[in-house]
Amino acid sequence: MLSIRSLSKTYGNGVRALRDVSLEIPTGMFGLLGPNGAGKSTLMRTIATLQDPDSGSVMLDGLDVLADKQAAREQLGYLPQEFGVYPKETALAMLEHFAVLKGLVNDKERHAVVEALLRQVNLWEVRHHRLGGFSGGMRQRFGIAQALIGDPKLIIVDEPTAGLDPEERNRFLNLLAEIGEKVVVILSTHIVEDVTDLCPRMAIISRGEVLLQGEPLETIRSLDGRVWKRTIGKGELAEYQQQMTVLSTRLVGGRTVIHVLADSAPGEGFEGIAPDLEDVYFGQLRQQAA
Ligand SMILES: Nc1ncnc2c1ncn2[C@@H]1O[C@H](COP(=O)(O)OP(=O)(O)OP(=O)(O)O)[C@@H](O)[C@H]1O
Repeated sequence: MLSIRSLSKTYGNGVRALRDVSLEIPTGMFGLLGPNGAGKSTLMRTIATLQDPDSGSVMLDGLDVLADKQAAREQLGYLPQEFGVYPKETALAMLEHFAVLKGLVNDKERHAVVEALLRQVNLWEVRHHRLGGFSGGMRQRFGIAQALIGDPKLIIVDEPTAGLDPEERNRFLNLLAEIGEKVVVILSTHIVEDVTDLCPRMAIISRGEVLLQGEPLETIRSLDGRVWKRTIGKGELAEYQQQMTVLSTRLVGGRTVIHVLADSAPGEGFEGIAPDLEDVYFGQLRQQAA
């Protein structure tokens, strides 16, 4: 269990990236959902002991992460948003290198771990290929392999699916789901479907604040009977936005479809629909902006 208490961080330029952030994160996949600039990476880097907050604490199963960074690092796997690799190295050589850095100095033991990991992420067949030739999805799976070295209790994955095609994304999420059965995995993302598909628990964060945390299905249920849909004409959006709580607008076949939050039908032509996590997400962001 990871317990985050009252983390705050203001950067030198005055940006308040974290405001009194508290989260309880049990074993399993935990989705941290928020728009660009919400503070997700700041939070991930803080938990990963790469930067200090101004105040607050992070406890991992009784270990004070911020006070005992070295011990925390031994239990931690991190896939950062920008994961650089040496393009001319092969997957095998690079992972061996990471494993040495993680302290696996016994050759035989290390070779066995590296092989098992490359098999787990389905890159064993291409282990002699250079990383520079890997697709985005392959690179992310390689990133997960290096994060898994040393059997970490906590794995932090920062926006891993951006830029992956649907098949690669699926493959990657399946891999994370398998890992999430045994350890704490924090998945930071601005893609709502990543959380819907994968995470039994989640939090929504925006402008450095936690707006909501809980089970996605439960939060969706709280909107039952309150989300309405309508296709509107070009140029009508501003009017609807003035009169109603418009949660989201989507283009469907070139036409604008809006979702509106209201306790009863907000007007003619509206159809009640089953809410989804995107409605919860946009609803929370709207509420914060209001
Ligand atoms: N080193 C820094 N110095 C100053 N401001 C920063 C720094 N790092 C991040 N910020 C600012 O802090 C806020 C939170 O950024 P952060 O990268 O944590 O958000 P994010 O949710 O990860 O967003 P993104 O998805 O765009 O990476 C943003 O306004 C960002 O511009």
